[in-house]
Amino acid sequence: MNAPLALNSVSKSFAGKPAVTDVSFTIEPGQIVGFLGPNGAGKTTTLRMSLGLIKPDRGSVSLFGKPPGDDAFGRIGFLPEERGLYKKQTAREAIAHMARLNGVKKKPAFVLADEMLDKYGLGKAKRKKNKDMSKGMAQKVQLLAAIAHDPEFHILDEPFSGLDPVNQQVLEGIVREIASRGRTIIFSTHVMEHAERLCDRIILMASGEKVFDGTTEAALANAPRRVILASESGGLTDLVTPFAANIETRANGELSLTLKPDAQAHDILERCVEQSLRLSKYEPIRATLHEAFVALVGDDVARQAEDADVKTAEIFG
Ligand SMILES: Nc1ncnc2c1ncn2[C@@H]1O[C@H](COP(=O)(O)OP(=O)(O)OP(=O)(O)O)[C@@H](O)[C@H]1O
Repeated sequence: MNAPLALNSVSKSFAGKPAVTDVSFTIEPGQIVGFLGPNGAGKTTTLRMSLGLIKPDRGSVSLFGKPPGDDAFGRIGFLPEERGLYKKQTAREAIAHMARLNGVKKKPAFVLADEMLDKYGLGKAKRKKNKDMSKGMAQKVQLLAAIAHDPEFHILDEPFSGLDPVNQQVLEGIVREIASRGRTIIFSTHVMEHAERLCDRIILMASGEKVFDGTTEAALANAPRRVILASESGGLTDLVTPFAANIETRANGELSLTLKPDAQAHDILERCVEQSLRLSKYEPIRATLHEAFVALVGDDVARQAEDADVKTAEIFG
């Protein structure tokens, strides 16, 4: 079976400014892949090149083994970053319309639209016009429109952006449900937590380049490992210093210790037992993907990325 998507060294510049540089990856059937990176990292440009909506300056794209084109008709569901539904269409018309564009006949398209709206809790909104819907509702309808024809491969650009936490959870449920039917999914996001919860694999972009491609666990292995410790007796700092790359003392007296690469949190516990030092707190901290991202790209790039995110939040707040 041909891979749903393969990118081979694709690059794209806009007005001489690189947006994507030498990116390669292959998405295998049945994978659920998080395409991560801050605003401006090159995710949307890469997804547009994947679909053939824009041509790479260099490199090649293959969709189901062929260059993007008519051969992939009906096999892909695409949720673009720009949201938009025809204002006067109702929810069921919008979904049926997209399903028809993807090859479903008129009557079954409306049956499908009604079924999907019922299934995902929007049954009452079937005849509601898009102009009268809340932003979250319109976004869910647009997603259902993109996936109604039950494509093999889903390309979702920032599906979670602009949704409140409850609707984000609903959408995570939809993504899980699609994946449970063996479909292939790549979704972009700059919010790492969605990928942590949903993905087998993550591809991390920064400044137009792919900086990581692997499992979530492998990405997390790049993050600093920390342990929070406290003891009523003295001598804790001296005892843990050999295991620590860094120790911060918190205002409440607890130590936040970053482990050396070869040290393990349980080594500390064992040493404390050996030395009869009683711990009142021992809390290994699970690293976040954000920390892994900072470790992978370095502080400077991560800070630029955060600044870009803040600007976006200010603009689109
Ligand atoms: N059509 C375009 N014309 C000019 N510059 C563009 C165009 N599309 C993207 N860019 C630039 O390319 C870079 C990568 O943008 P892209 O939209 O691919 O990033 P992204 O990771 O999807 O971020 P976001 O989440 O903000 O969309 C940015 O610097 C952006 O300004």
